[in-house]
Amino acid sequence: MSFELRIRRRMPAPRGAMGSGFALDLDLRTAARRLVIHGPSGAGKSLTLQAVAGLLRPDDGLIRVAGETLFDSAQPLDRPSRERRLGYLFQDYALFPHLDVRQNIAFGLQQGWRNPSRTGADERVRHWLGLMGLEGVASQRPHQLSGGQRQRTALARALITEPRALLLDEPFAALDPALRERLRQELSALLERLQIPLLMITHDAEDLERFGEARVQLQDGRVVASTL
Ligand SMILES: Nc1ncnc2c1ncn2[C@@H]1O[C@H](COP(=O)(O)OP(=O)(O)OP(=O)(O)O)[C@@H](O)[C@H]1O
Repeated sequence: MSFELRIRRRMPAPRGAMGSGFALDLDLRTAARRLVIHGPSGAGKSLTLQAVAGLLRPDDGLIRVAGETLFDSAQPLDRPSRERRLGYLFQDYALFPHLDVRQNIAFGLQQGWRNPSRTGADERVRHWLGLMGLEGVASQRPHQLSGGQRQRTALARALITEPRALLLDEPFAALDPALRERLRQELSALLERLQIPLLMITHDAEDLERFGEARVQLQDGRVVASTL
């Protein structure tokens, strides 16, 4: 199985707001290597991704990725986020503005919060700079990069740790259509090469078409349609 997700989590309504809050309640498993979760705004897609990444603790359930149990309320087991070995790409890429491209990528390899050294060109960083076509901009900071270069830097930072799976949150939303198409192709080729499972959440019908080997539609925290 690539993904086995049974997640129940209640989010309280903000203080002063009407209603009883939001309830995420999903149950799915798939052997497909590429799973896309889609649905309207507020459906619970980000909460699901956060739970898989270990950033949101389910009230109960089971989270298994690539055969490895990451959370199981029955045992109980809750592997800390940093031990889950997942490559997590946020929608805005969350690059460090004060670090250049090489340092941002190297950060994936760092244990603590020390600044990765500017020299000492690590073999793996060089490998990923090359793979992503970023050698020419290795010394530039995020604000000096194009959208595509920023996205490739963030992908390299996520992948350099050799994660067991890749989690992507609306990965192409910030890009113009031509670049979006090119990066879709690059990501597809990369996944083919790395052979790791992908969990993507998106609003984009084209993402769903291209990456949705398995598809789950969420609404109000529940699965309303799926092809698994
Ligand atoms: N920290 C929180 N506390 C309380 N409620 C929350 C919290 N985070 C999210 N929610 C609620 O949970 C619901 C689902 O949010 P979520 O971010 O998962 O939606 P989404 O499907 O990712 O939407 P979008 O596509 O707009 O990003 C929303 O109603 C939101 O208000």
